[in-house]
Amino acid sequence: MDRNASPLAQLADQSLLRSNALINGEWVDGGNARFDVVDPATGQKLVDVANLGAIETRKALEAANAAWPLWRSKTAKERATVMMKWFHLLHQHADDLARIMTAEQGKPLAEAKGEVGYGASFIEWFAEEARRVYGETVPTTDNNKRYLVIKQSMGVCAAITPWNFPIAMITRKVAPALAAGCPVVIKPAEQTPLSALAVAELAQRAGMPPGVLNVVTADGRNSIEVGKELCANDIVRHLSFTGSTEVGRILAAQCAPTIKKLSLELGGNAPFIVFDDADLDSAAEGALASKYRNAGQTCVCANRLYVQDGVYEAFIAKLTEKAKSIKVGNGFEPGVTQGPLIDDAAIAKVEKHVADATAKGGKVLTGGKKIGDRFYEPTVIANATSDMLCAREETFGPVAPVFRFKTEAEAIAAANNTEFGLASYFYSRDVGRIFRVGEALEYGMVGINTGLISTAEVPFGGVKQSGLGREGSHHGIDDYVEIKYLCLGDINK
Ligand SMILES: NC(=O)c1ccc[n+]([C@@H]2O[C@H](COP(=O)([O-])OP(=O)(O)OC[C@H]3O[C@@H](n4cnc5c(N)ncnc54)[C@H](O)[C@@H]3O)[C@@H](O)[C@H]2O)c1
Ligand SMILES: O=C[C@H](O)CS(=O)(=O)O
Repeated sequence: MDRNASPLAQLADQSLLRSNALINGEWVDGGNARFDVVDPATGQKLVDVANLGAIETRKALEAANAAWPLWRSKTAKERATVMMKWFHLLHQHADDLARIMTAEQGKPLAEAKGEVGYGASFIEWFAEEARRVYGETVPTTDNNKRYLVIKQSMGVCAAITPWNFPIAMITRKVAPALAAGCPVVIKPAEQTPLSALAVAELAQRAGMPPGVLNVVTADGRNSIEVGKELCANDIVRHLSFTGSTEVGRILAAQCAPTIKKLSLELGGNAPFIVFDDADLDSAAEGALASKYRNAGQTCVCANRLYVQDGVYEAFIAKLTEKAKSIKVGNGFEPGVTQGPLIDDAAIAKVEKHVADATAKGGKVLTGGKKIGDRFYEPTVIANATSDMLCAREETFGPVAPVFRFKTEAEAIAAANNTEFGLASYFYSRDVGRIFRVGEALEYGMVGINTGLISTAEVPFGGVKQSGLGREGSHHGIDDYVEIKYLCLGDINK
């Protein structure tokens, strides 16, 4: 392939383009086993990457376990110092990291650069949190004893991550683990390993000791084998997964025999409710941001829009106008605000949802067709009903089905009628309604008069079948430490 045709030929620092796995501080090529990484906008091969399996995964786990004593013995400030060097390196190389991300994931360059900053923010946040992992003294009930509670590094952590946020979904797991003194083995998505390897290269430059941060790259088939090793190996004390609920179930079951701590960030089906007392311009802006970010390929995207009868026509007109303003194209083209979907299967799922909706009475107001092989028009569908696939399944594409409702109770019931419970949104200017609806929605996160809720400072996560645990916030480090109780006797001897 003519590399000069590759978007990666323009990297300022070509040494960020790593294609081998990282184990114990060494770049491992995995022998002849390689898999291709392609540009989703063009289908062109970018580079081939080491395709590792269970044997190399075991080596990575053993290296991480061997590195654990030294890493956990460092003071929190010493770990934070390495992490902050890493944080600054991500920012120094943000343009290259964004270029790598757009090349392998497709999101527009500006959006990719935004993700670099978002991903780096978790490193900064948990470098700070490392120094606030406090213990306790407990008032004794026996004057000859003293009760102490300390928190210690949990051990080797494994992280399996998705393609839609190739940097942020890694740092949101790896940063709290490293801050707590836990070495990590990362298995990035087969679609986007280059971003993971680039941030790993920068971690090396920041002084991360060998074995503390490892990246095992594998294609879809080998990922299953790598995952089985990560789940079955007793060295792993915490498995953190972000991806589909279906795979989350598989991994949780595979981890059961070795009783690991589990963090699961899974699928969503976010309702976006517009009440008749909403600021409709703000609601339409929020719907645009929530629905079409990353071409609708985010776990917190509005998946179902519920609009109260009295404002239905006015809102859907505003949303349709905004959806028409989206510029679809290659993420490297100036002004493009929506890139390709990740692969053919993603396109097929979106087409299936749109066809199903229109067959059941939905009316396409804008969009509704794919563009070329892997782009899809920003779409708004009116007259959506609960029997449609898009009401029950995560579309994971740029399609906004808009449902009608009459009463607050009806909207809450419809919004909660799903096995998912990750993000939800509603617009209202009535303070009583804000408390009633905010408390009634069965979700881990509720955006009120906003469509963008994610930041490192808050607990990100879901309820029901959207997952277990929280990432980010001061809660995010809790799952990477073990609480230990020390009972000190013979005080008066
Ligand atoms: N809750 C969140 O924070 C969050 C964030 C991003 C994506 N997601 C969800 O992820 C899904 C889309 O991402 P995806 O397509 O990459 O998900 P996916 O579940 O197909 O894959 C996620 C990761 O798991 C790996 N994997 C797949 N099957 C595996 C197996 N049997 N054993 C071990 N590893 C396996 C993949 O290689 C990839 O690295 C959507 O459902 C989305 O909602 C959730
Ligand atoms: O897709 C999942 C991500 O967690 C979305 S966000 O960038 O954290 O909002």
